[in-house]
Amino acid sequence: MVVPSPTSMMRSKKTKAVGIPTIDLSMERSELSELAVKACEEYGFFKVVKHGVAKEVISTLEEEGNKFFAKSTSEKQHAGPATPFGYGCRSIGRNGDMGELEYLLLHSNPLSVSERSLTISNDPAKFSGAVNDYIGAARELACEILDLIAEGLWVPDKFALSRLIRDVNSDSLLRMNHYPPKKWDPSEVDKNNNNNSSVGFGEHSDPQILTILRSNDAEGLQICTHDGLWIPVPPDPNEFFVMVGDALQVLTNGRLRSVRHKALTNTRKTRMSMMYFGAPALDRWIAPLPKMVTPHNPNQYKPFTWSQYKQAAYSLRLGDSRLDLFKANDCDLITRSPSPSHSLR
Ligand SMILES: C=C1C[C@]23C[C@@]1(O)CC[C@H]2[C@@]12CC[C@H](O)[C@@](C)(C(=O)O1)[C@H]2[C@@H]3C(=O)O
Ligand SMILES: O=C(O)CCC(=O)C(=O)O
Ligand SMILES: [Fe+2]
Repeated sequence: MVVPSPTSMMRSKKTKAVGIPTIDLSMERSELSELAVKACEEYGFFKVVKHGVAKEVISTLEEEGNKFFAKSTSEKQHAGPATPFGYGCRSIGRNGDMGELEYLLLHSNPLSVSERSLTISNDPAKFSGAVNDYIGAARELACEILDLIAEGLWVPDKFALSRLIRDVNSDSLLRMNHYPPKKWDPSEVDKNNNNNSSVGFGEHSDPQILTILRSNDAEGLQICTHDGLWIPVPPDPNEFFVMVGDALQVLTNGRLRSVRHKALTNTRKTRMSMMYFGAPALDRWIAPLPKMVTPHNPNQYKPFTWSQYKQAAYSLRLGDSRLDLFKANDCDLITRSPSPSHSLR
């Protein structure tokens, strides 16, 4: 399953040469569910190939994204500021985080997409069509992966996870990040002769359940292993990368851990990435699935609604460990299922 790739073999002082787990979705189901759980346990991250998403769905959104980011600054600003939705440039969130990027952040609700499209595109129907098609395909992929994970964890209700993001009131998001190439600055070349890439999007974990990421062929994404080493992820425009988010960590009572990641800028190419963040509805209670709570692994988290978790995320900085706020106290660490009002169907 772990396939080393030539690009990932380039070492620098702080990164490790390691392969990225890769899962071929055309494989046999029982094998797939085991591999998906293993990759999520070991890395909280994997690449999916043979995913079945039509190339046209990806390329159409990519074209729409390129058209938008090619506009003049003042035109793009009609779609901003991102509070949190709309066009943003450099500023990330509300608490002073900055990155070397510009972006579009959209809610996945089709009504919200069509309203936003009016300020984003000269052909709003085309733009919203491209976004809705992409969101639909990314959601299907995320649901398929969540069903595999539920199966691999022997959760009795195998749709318990995917149901959360299939909800019509799901708070899932779509983000398009655009990182212009960083100008060459010889003074920034360090003594190991590493190039002058800098942080495009700082280290963090995604708060949601599952992230489906796709980028063009520009490098930049790095993930952090459980032992604190950073691994560069070679880009692959035809495939998707899957990341475990904080909410899935809670739902699995810490068995799957959300992956910390970041994006560096690139000296040569413009990077454009598209992320679908699969999230529950705002009023949904999030707590470990009963199957994941055992005498060996008592309930690790206090129940919270997705809205409460988002509020906590937005009150903190990008890199903060917001899950710490929801850790069960020692006296809560008893083996029990969540109370009925908090339990997931
Ligand atoms: C600094 C922040 C930006 C962010 C909200 C937050 O306060 C902390 C989490 C950030 C993050 C990371 C993943 C996604 O890109 C994002 C949209 C999300 O849901 O959480 C961003 C938020 C954002 O950029 O608005
Ligand atoms: O742009 C990327 O490759 C990663 C961005 C990211 O992690 C995010 O937007 O949450
Ligand atoms: Fe992220």
